[in-house]
Amino acid sequence: MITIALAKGRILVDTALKLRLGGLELPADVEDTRRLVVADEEQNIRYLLAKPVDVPTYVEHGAADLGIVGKDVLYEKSADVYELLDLGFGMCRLVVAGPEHTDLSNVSRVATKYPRYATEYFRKLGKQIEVISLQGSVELAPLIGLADCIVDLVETGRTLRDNGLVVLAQVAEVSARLVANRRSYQLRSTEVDHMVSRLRTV
Ligand SMILES: Nc1ncnc2c1ncn2[C@@H]1O[C@H](COP(=O)(O)OP(=O)(O)OP(=O)(O)O)[C@@H](O)[C@H]1O
Ligand SMILES: O=P(O)(O)OC[C@H]1O[C@H](OP(=O)(O)OP(=O)(O)O)[C@H](O)[C@@H]1O
Repeated sequence: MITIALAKGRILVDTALKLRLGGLELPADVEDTRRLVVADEEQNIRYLLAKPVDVPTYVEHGAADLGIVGKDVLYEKSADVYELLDLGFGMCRLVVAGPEHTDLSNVSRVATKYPRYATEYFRKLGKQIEVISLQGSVELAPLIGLADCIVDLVETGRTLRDNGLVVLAQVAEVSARLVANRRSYQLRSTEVDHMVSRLRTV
């Protein structure tokens, strides 16, 4: 049996679609069940429904052989896993955003859910910043003077627009990735390769 950790939430519907298009028989209720482990007995696959930020942890520790999660989470967690495939959905951008005309060379406080990305981005610009760590609604921080700007995901741009903020710079492009545990990649290479080729052709 091979175990795959899937990120619950925003990317789960597209993840299930991709797996089904790849010929995998996911249980019909996978997108809205409260069960955290769902099995496909026929194909000998077990799916773990995990919080996105925890998917790299399950894979790194071998609790799952494979995982599907956004590149943003993967990079931020710097998990020791193999990244096998860009799955081509969950597309968005990680950006620096703030009030129009913000001068990035004058920024000192940056609000974000992504401290690693933010610190590294500004370090490359030669700037040391103070990270204000938030868990959501990050756009609020520059509006009320908690931070000079934010590092956050943008998809349609609506959240920025509705809050009078603009993209100041792009940090990274984000999409869902297939990752593998390092040992599983070696010891279960037939099953892993099979999964990669199923998902690659979709
Ligand atoms: N517009 C978007 N905003 C946020 N994440 C997006 C967007 N588009 C795609 N994604 C992907 O979806 C993932 C976030 O999913 P989701 O919002 O369900 O997780 P979360 O932030 O952990 O949520 P929560 O904290 O509410 O459980 C991101 O890691 C990213 O890879
Ligand atoms: O460009 P848009 O299409 O507006 O999408 C971007 C917004 O979506 C995400 O927030 P989410 O809805 O996950 O809520 P959160 O702020 O609580 O993380 C992200 O953090 C942005 O705030």
